[in-house]
Amino acid sequence: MTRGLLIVFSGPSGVGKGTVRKEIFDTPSHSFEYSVSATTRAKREGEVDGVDYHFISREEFEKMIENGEMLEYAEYVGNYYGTPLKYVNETLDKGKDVFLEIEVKGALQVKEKAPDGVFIFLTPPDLAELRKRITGRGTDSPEVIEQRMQTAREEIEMMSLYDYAVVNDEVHHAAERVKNIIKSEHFRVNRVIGKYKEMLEEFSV
Ligand SMILES: Nc1ncnc2c1ncn2[C@@H]1O[C@H](COP(=O)(O)OP(=O)(O)OP(=O)(O)O)[C@@H](O)[C@H]1O
Ligand SMILES: Nc1nc2c(ncn2[C@@H]2O[C@H](COP(=O)(O)O)[C@@H](O)[C@H]2O)c(=O)[nH]1
Repeated sequence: MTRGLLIVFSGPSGVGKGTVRKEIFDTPSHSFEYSVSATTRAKREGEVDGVDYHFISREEFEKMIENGEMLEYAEYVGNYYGTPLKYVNETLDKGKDVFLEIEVKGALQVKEKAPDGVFIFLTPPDLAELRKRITGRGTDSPEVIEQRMQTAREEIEMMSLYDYAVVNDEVHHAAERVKNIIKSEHFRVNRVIGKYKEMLEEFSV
């Protein structure tokens, strides 16, 4: 069976990754499985354990790192965030596509380990709009907003390491662009060729 496609959706905090991802999953062009990250940050109002994140302690997170159970992880504004490896591997092995929504340091770790993934960077129309979105969300203190803005500047400089950049000017348009990228990635020759190899082996005499 052809392995699923690993989709890494990344970009600065507050750019709208979660909002665009929700639109993609609500209006799918085909099925993806969302990888729920682990984090040590406190749960926000309305967030559900196991759905938005696996909320775990620092000790539990560090044990997972030690045991090699994270595909990638990063410390971001004082908290750990990471992708549990087991779910990703098992799902890809079933031939299903896996969608990761992660920050830039983590995405670059994934690129080292799985360069055949699709790396998509979601950008804001400009930095003033990014600040407006982070502030408008109302989830962060002024100090944390400054830290997120500083990190965003550094992250935008890393955009060239990605395969695609998508501007999140309007949610529906950004989601359509991402879906189109994923659709066309399925037709890359090095993915399609796997199926033909299997077929040729089956019919070889
Ligand atoms: N295209 C858009 N136009 C205007 N506002 C937007 C747009 N996309 C997202 N937003 C708003 O920006 C804010 C941040 O969005 P969201 O929480 O999805 O960002 P994020 O990148 O997932 O953040 P984080 O990485 O910190 O979780 C939300 O209030 C959201 O409604
Ligand atoms: N490297 C990783 N980054 C992740 C992961 N899950 C989420 N994130 C990113 O962290 C920041 C902050 O998130 P918030 O929920 O506190 O606003 C944001 O950029 C997320 O995309 C992960 O597993 N690994």
